[in-house]
Amino acid sequence: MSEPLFQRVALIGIGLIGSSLAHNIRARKLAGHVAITTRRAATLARAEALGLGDSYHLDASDAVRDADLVILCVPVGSCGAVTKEIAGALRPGAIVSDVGSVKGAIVQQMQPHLPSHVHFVPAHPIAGTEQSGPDAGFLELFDNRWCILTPVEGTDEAAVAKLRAFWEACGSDVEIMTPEHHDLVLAIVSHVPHLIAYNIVGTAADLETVTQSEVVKFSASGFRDFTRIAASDPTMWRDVFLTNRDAVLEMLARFSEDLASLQRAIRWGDGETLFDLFTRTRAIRRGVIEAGQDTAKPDFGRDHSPAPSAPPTQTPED
Ligand SMILES: NC(=O)C1=CN([C@@H]2O[C@H](COP(=O)(O)OP(=O)(O)OC[C@H]3O[C@@H](n4cnc5c(N)ncnc54)[C@H](O)[C@@H]3O)[C@@H](O)[C@H]2O)C=CC1
Ligand SMILES: O=C(O)C(=O)Cc1ccc(O)cc1
Repeated sequence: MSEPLFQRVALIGIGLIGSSLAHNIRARKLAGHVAITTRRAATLARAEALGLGDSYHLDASDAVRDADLVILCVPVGSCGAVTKEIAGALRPGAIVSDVGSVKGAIVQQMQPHLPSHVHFVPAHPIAGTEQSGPDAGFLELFDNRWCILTPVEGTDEAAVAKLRAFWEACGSDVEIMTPEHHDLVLAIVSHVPHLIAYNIVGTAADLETVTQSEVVKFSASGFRDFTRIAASDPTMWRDVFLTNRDAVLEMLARFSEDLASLQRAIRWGDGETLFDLFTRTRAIRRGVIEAGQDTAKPDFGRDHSPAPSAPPTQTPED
């Protein structure tokens, strides 16, 4: 039998992403030992009841001691404090990584606390759901999803290659980019869409002339999808918007301009402008499906969109 990739992996935070990683590490035998630590005793007890690890620690330093891979799976805004707490216990040569949805802030918050004898390789799996907590994780979460690594210049290449091998073993395709570029891309494909969902569901909830039960009763699939996204974890998403402020504001400014021009087209009965945009956007949807990046997989049991093999000449909404 071949050796596992790592001897001891420490997972800090055991919510959706941490527990999905635990399932992967165990099922695919990626480590000899999985040490789990989280802030709250009740969450740790739940992780233990689910059998997610080999050892369970309320003190994060105990979990990371002797670990050759440490992954922070906590909200972005907590990563700096957690790194400061564990820094003194990190073993020389350890790879320290994270899964945060924002990367520039992660580098800024974590790097100053890290000793020079560890390898810091930030990571972001572009895979998730609106659920949180240790019960939410599942083995297939990262299958055929992207995982973006954002090592800073000068990072040990062997460490990057080893973390790449880890994510590939979890089923992901890996791409490397700078933290700054990551944050711009994610602002438009993930962060602004979540903000729009939070906003539209909030707007519907505040309407005086339409009751909340009517919103629930008559929500067509478009609104239903927004309600799923707007059910995502408030702490996690607060931190995303506070830490990716500049990129989100830049993309929101462009979004608002484009929205204003649609508003104008509707006001002036300019059907051509509407039709042209809707034709261009339909082509993008086909590209997403052909690339196999339709995250709304029926096997997640939350959505009934057709699988990526849908016929390319018809959008699923046709
Ligand atoms: N939810 C999603 O769809 C995705 C989330 N991410 C990123 O993954 C990270 C974790 O997100 P989820 O697993 O969804 O969150 P979650 O809310 O399911 O789990 C977070 C875990 O961290 C623990 N925690 C929070 N603050 C802590 C602290 N200061 N010290 C120790 N433990 C602490 C919580 O008790 C919980 O166990 C976030 O940075 C998020 O941006 C990345 C990709 C997808
Ligand atoms: O549930 C969804 O639709 C998501 O968009 C999941 C998600 C949330 C945050 C990320 O940083 C990456 C993926």
